[in-house]
Amino acid sequence: MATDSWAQAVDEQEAAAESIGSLQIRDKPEENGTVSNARDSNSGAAKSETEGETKPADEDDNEDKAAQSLLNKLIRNNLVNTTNQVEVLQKDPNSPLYSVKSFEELRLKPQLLQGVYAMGFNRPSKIQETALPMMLAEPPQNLIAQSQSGTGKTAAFVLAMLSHVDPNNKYPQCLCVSPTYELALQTGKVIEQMGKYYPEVKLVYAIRGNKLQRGMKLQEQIVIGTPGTMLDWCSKFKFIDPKKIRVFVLDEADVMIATQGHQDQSIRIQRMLPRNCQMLLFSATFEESVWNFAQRIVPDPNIIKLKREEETLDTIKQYFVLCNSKEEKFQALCNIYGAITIAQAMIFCHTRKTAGWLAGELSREGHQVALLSGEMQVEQRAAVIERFRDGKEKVLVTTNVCARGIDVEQVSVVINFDLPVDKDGNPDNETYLHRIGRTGRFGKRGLAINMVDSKMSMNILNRIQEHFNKKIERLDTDDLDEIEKIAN
Ligand SMILES: Nc1ncnc2c1ncn2[C@@H]1O[C@H](COP(=O)(O)OP(=O)(O)OP(=O)(O)O)[C@@H](O)[C@H]1O
Repeated sequence: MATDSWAQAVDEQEAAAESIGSLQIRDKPEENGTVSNARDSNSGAAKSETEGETKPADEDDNEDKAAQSLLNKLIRNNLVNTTNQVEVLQKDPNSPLYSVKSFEELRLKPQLLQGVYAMGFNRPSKIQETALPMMLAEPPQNLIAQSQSGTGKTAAFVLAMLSHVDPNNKYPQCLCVSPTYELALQTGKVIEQMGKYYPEVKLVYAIRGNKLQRGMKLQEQIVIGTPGTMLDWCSKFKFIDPKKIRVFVLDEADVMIATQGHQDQSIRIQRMLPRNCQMLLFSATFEESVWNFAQRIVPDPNIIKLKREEETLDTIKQYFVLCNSKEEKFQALCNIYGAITIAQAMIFCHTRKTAGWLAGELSREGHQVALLSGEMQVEQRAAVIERFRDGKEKVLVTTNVCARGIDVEQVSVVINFDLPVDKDGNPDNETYLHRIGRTGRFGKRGLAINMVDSKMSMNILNRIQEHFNKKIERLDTDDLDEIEKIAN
């Protein structure tokens, strides 16, 4: 890219992103034969069913949550490593607690075991070890499970749904509710993959845009969709007989409750289901509001929690550079690049404008730059991250908002071109830890450099130091010898 113009590079990136984006989403529903016009909007951003109504003030945040979740799903291709133990709270503490170390122990239908292995799963993940035996037990048990994104929850409940349906019965037996259309499609894909050798089981998407003829009865055994449409299909249109449902799954409860109306709709669906229907609820986080909702959806639950791996600053060398303007910050960055070899770096800016400007400047200097920008659709962002992960670009410039919550694997250097602050201009310590944490993973030493360009940002930096009780050393970027030392 050194010789190409920046504009051309961006065009290329976006073109690649678009083609990948369309691969991810389009066409898939039609394969099931039941969905038409599923994509009723040209935006790939995660949308909620309350769309079109007056947007509440925090709507952006809610869309953000769903978009983040989708982005993480799109860029993830394997399990998140975790060594934390699961915490289990059983409904009946006297009943023995089973956990399995292999999929064979679960006595799955051979077609499903074949599907599991075809997906490349060799053994159950940490949460699956305990959750699967509980979900597959007879009589079925209710479960509330919480673990961070990427730990194998979706795969677990998909396996449970596929195990519980009877393909000879041509009516819906499992309902799975997701917060957005795009998230529902992602889960649908997992059902298709895992059920590849079990084609008698059919799936249908209860999403806006999938218009069915009045009076018809669904024949598919699994229905996956968003709460509003699912509720309409159960009550108003009666496409589904809720009394015949044996498994009810509520996925991404934390994202779900962030969207107005979803909570009520989900509860209304739940009330129509038979008493002996198995209720399963999954969430990446477990704040009070999620917990209250979970208890209303899942009576007499077993509870499984997997704590998040603690991020620490112990293995990360932190520095700050004192500058007077963004141009000086850019020069300092060039000096750092001139003095040490940086395999891959992530650079965080406060605004889209700064991010765009910086990406342009870096590109002019001959760097291979990827830019994550707020106006990009989720699929495009996923494609940019994937290119960066594949090493096609060595520098990823991004804004706060874009990078919030995403899990990009290890990078060697993190640069805060602007320090993270919250809405009120206070230091955002959590974001700082999360950003920096990307560099010091798995015992390797990481490097983090903070750019300070005003009294205010110096104050933010001092408060971050105090918060973590960790000294951030000053780095003189005019002194090449000094910069070289930080790399050792
Ligand atoms: N037992 C397993 N062995 C290997 N890979 C697995 C296993 N279970 C799941 N995976 C893979 O790990 C990734 C994360 O799994 P999954 O999507 O089920 O996690 P999740 O907790 O539901 O996360 P999210 O909510 O972000 O989707 C997926 O790529 C999935 O295919």
